[in-house]
Amino acid sequence: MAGARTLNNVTCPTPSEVYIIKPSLNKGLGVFAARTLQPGTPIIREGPLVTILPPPVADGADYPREAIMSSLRNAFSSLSESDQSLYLSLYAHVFPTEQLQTDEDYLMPIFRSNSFNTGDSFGLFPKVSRINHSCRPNAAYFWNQRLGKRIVYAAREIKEGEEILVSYIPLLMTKAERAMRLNQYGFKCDCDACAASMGDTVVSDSRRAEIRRLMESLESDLSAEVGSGVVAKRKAQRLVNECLKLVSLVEAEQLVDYYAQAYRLASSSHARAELWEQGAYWALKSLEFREMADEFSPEAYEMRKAAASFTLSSKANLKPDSQ
Ligand SMILES: C[S@@+](CC[C@H](N)C(=O)[O-])C[C@H]1O[C@@H](n2cnc3c(N)ncnc32)[C@H](O)[C@@H]1O
Repeated sequence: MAGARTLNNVTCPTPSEVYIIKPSLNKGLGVFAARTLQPGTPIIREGPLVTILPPPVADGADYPREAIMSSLRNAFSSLSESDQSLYLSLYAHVFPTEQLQTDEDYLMPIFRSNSFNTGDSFGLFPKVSRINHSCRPNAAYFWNQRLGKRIVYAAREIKEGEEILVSYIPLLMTKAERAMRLNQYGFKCDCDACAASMGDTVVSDSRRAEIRRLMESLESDLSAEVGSGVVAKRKAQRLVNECLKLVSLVEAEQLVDYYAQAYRLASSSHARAELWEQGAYWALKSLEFREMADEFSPEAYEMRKAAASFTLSSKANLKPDSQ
């Protein structure tokens, strides 16, 4: 096990033409675009190096450290020597109270700093875990159960040389709330959103609060039964207006992780108001983002179905003389 941790400080060019791993200012290593990437470009598809099943835990209690350590020791010892070195080369956030001397002491901090949920278990993904955080990310990632891989893709255009950034936390929070969450990961975020001027921060905080409020109320309003009559029509129009406001706020704040949901709500509100053509338009916009993540996901299927059905309704509504 000895000596592998020095790898943490070296530049690691990869054979991939999509990205390169190299130092990022004040953030250790990071992942950078090796060429300009268009939205939807897959960046990394990676299976876990190690997975462990979380031990049973009582509601609200901490995970039993010894049980996790034992799983980690077993998983680690079954790795090849080069995979053990790879594991030990990963970044570890160490608490001031932790005294780490041997490589084995690092197993837990490394796993804690880099692991992701993989459905029932937690996994370590050496490439994906080199990606740094931004509160205004340009890439998105998710666990694909079908492929057994973690997938990272460009959510907007990423220029050659630009750092690829994902979000580690939900983003509908103010800067101060995000800072508290990220403190648990042991760093102070200096992304575009967090390094903005006081005036821009006030604007961004209020936009995120409004996006959150609108998403919660629209999810509930749009799942309620459709009524009939003048009141229902007026409500449908109000929901359309609120969804359009939501879309413009999410886009202004460039919160790519929330585009698909905002477009889905816009589609559903337009359909409720029987504005079928616009309903299909927003369903297709949502589908674009769902397909980037996983073209076979239930969410992608739902949007494909909605787009087809709203397009049919829109055609059925056309009177012969308007064709
Ligand atoms: C999962 S690792 C990411 C890769 C890491 N930079 C490395 O060298 O392997 C997470 C750690 O990277 C650093 N980091 C990630 N995003 C950051 C950001 N926006 N600002 C400062 N540090 C960041 C923090 O030290 C954090 O605990």
